[in-house]
Amino acid sequence: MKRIGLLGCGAIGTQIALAIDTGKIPGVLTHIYDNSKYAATELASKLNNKPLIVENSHLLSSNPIDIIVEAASQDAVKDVALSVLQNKRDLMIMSVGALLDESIYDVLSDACNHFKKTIYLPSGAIAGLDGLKSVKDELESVSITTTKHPRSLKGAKFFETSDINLDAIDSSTIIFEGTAKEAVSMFPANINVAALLSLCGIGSEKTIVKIIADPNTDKNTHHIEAKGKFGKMTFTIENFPDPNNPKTSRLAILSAIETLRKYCSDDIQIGT
Ligand SMILES: NC(=O)C1=CN([C@@H]2O[C@H](COP(=O)(O)OP(=O)(O)OC[C@H]3O[C@@H](n4cnc5c(N)ncnc54)[C@H](OP(=O)(O)O)[C@@H]3O)[C@@H](O)[C@H]2O)C=CC1
Ligand SMILES: O=C([O-])CC(=O)C(=O)O
Repeated sequence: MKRIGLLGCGAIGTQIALAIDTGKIPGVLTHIYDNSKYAATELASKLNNKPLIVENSHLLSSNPIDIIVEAASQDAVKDVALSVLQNKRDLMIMSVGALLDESIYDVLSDACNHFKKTIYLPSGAIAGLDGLKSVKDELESVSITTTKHPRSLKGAKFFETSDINLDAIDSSTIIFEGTAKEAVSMFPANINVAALLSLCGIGSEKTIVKIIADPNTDKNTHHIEAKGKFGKMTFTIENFPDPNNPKTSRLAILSAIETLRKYCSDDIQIGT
């Protein structure tokens, strides 16, 4: 059985750990870490098979583990990703925005090659990446419009320098339009999906992002349009937010669980 280490014990990390504990993912959760000792302890208390809570994130990969699952933050990826690969562990990343920094992407890609290890990026809160990958060389434009309730956008770095008051928004309002690169840096916990699209498609300087705050929605909706010589693809994903973290969609959690289940299983693999 694959041995799994978990970095981040919030909305996504908790559901992944429960999926391992109940046998949905055929692996063993051996070690966990979170900035918040309380979050790690709370999570461990919910599990029948108790993982060890380590004292810092680097101790996850120094233990005999097959894969580290990151479900924490872009900073966590920047801090530990290289050492995970150097310790010859695979890595699954949810905070994909961290990879839009080309120097980080290149270093990690080289390290995967050098240490013969793999980084897995689940499709997260969107669908359609299989098709996008296939038409990559024929793509001319890719855009994503994300609509969330204002409470799901709270705390983003964008609002430190913007006059927009989320509490005053009473109808659907465009709050950001720009490149995926800008979006991911301004909304690091909201638009990792734009990083996924960029990495699969035409890059973060050409992928266009619009973010809408809508006080009348109860969903996190992502509308994607991709055009090129192959034709046109559109995907609309209307996600229910996780009750513990409204920024994060239920689909992101299920996608992480499915990616890890596949990693831990010897099975028929479906899809691109
Ligand atoms: N790829 C995708 O489609 C999606 C990606 N995401 C991303 O996945 C990540 C996890 O999401 P989610 O579980 O909802 O987030 P949560 O905020 O619910 O949980 C994250 C946990 O990780 C902890 N944490 C943050 N930084 C670090 C660090 N450097 N080292 C250790 N622990 C850390 C947080 O603690 P504290 O709060 O104390 O910092 C918190 O307990 C986020 O970055 C999110 O943006 C989310 C949805 C979709
Ligand atoms: O879960 C979502 O809908 C999207 C999200 O937070 C992200 O991409 O970071």
